[in-house]
Amino acid sequence: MSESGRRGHNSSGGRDGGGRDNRDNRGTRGDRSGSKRNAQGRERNRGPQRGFSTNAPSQRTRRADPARLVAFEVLRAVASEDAYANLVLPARIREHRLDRRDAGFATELSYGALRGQGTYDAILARCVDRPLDQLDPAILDALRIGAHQLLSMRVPAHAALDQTVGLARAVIGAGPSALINAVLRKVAAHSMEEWLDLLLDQETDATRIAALRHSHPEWIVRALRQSLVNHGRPASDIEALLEADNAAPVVNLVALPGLGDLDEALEQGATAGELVEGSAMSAGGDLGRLESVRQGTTRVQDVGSQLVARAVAGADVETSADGNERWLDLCAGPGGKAALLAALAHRDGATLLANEPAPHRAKLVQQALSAVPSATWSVRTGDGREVGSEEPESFDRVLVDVPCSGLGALRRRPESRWRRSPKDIADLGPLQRELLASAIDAVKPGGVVGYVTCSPHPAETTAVVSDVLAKRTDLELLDAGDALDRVSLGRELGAGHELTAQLWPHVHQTDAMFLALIRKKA
Ligand SMILES: C[S@@+](CC[C@H](N)C(=O)[O-])C[C@H]1O[C@@H](n2cnc3c(N)ncnc32)[C@H](O)[C@@H]1O
Repeated sequence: MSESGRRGHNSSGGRDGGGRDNRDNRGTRGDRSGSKRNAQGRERNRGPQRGFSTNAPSQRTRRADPARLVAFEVLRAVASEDAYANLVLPARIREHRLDRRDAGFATELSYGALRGQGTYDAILARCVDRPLDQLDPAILDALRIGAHQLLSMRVPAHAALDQTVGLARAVIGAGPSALINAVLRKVAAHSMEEWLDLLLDQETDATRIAALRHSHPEWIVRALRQSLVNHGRPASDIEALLEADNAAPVVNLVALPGLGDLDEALEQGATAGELVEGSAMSAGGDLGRLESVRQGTTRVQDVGSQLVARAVAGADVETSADGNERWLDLCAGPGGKAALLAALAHRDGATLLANEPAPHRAKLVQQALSAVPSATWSVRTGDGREVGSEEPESFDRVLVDVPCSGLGALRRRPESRWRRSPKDIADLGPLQRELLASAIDAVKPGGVVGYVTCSPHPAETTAVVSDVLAKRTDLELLDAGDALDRVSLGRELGAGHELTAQLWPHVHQTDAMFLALIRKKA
């Protein structure tokens, strides 16, 4: 695991709390003599030197610390209800009325335990006398929470142990808590680096090493390495990319052009974004308190999404001048890019049709667009594959941000790497091709289609584009890397490769968004 597992988050995913359990002024590793630092100057866990509580078990904590309880509930909901951590966590934080510091701690603990699950399970398997799948799943989740505190957070070992055992005693039972106590003591006997050395002792396979070290499934390590090479980056970037997947993503804001501003956010400590106009990096905290966020004129949005939406809005079209431009967002839910596109359309005198088949997501699109004057946009609830035949050659610009594996946004969805499988990618291929074909049918001659995924996987990106292009003679690729540079704040992003473009978390600090710009010849 990288140091990133130690970074804090706040309830909105921002950095806060620092992953340090100093909520009771408890010491940190830095306070202990002889602490050792890794190559980056960060302290490494010194497992064997730790002191544990000298209290008798009967005197130890019997109550569940609310922040740890929230993390435990999040892991339980993810495992047993197929829940998404980023949706469950804010609700649990509100329910348990955690203050900002505890919310940061609960976020770091739940996200870190979920991301690190692959590595922690390999360690736990060495400390438990039976296969992990024979453990009660609640016990396994408590062990993962304990392991994350002991191995990747700056929580004193005695606090990690006592509090996790107290949580287990309160919510699972006295018997399991004794097992958890015994297992976590074994975990605490080594630091993370020592555990990795033990686990990887005889291992020579580079993929297995990277998978264990950075807690990713092996197939994803292989897929991401192949993606890097496919998009013109060296395979050796893989370590940095996997590390970036384990880091808490910065929360970015966008001020809808002409409608919102960032003044309030900047006053509250946000910093102006360096990659794209009208963006800022949040300072954390409850963004819902900002008036502009409440009004929807300032929104939380990854910078990669902002860049690709702006690139589509700014691409050179050669459609015949027959009045105001019509824009289409074919896969709009939940409406992030649609809101930015609608604001840009409003500024440019264009209109936007936002399409989304899932009714509850179409409602979210409606809400996202409500900050933009309603004459600019409309929402269609239906299958995007039908729009091309229903409204052929009708739009000047089309964004088709297809359903994808999300391999480019693993840092935002801590559990998703364990849920995805190669089959998902194969299954999505036909839909992605049909949606792109429909987008191309819907665009006017001279108009531009922006094909976007939040996955860098070749099967979802370049293979889809080249298959669809191979079937027609009236299409040409525009230089998407150049288009991104033109909407970035004077910086060469270096995202382009053979006319398509790929952003990366470890290079651009964005989600790994892919963009191809396809023009239908006039
Ligand atoms: C990657 S998300 C789009 C994200 C969105 N552009 C944003 O920025 O918020 C893909 C969307 O495509 C929708 N979708 C799934 N099947 C579709 C179809 N047949 N036609 C159109 N959209 C579809 C999904 O419901 C999902 O909302």
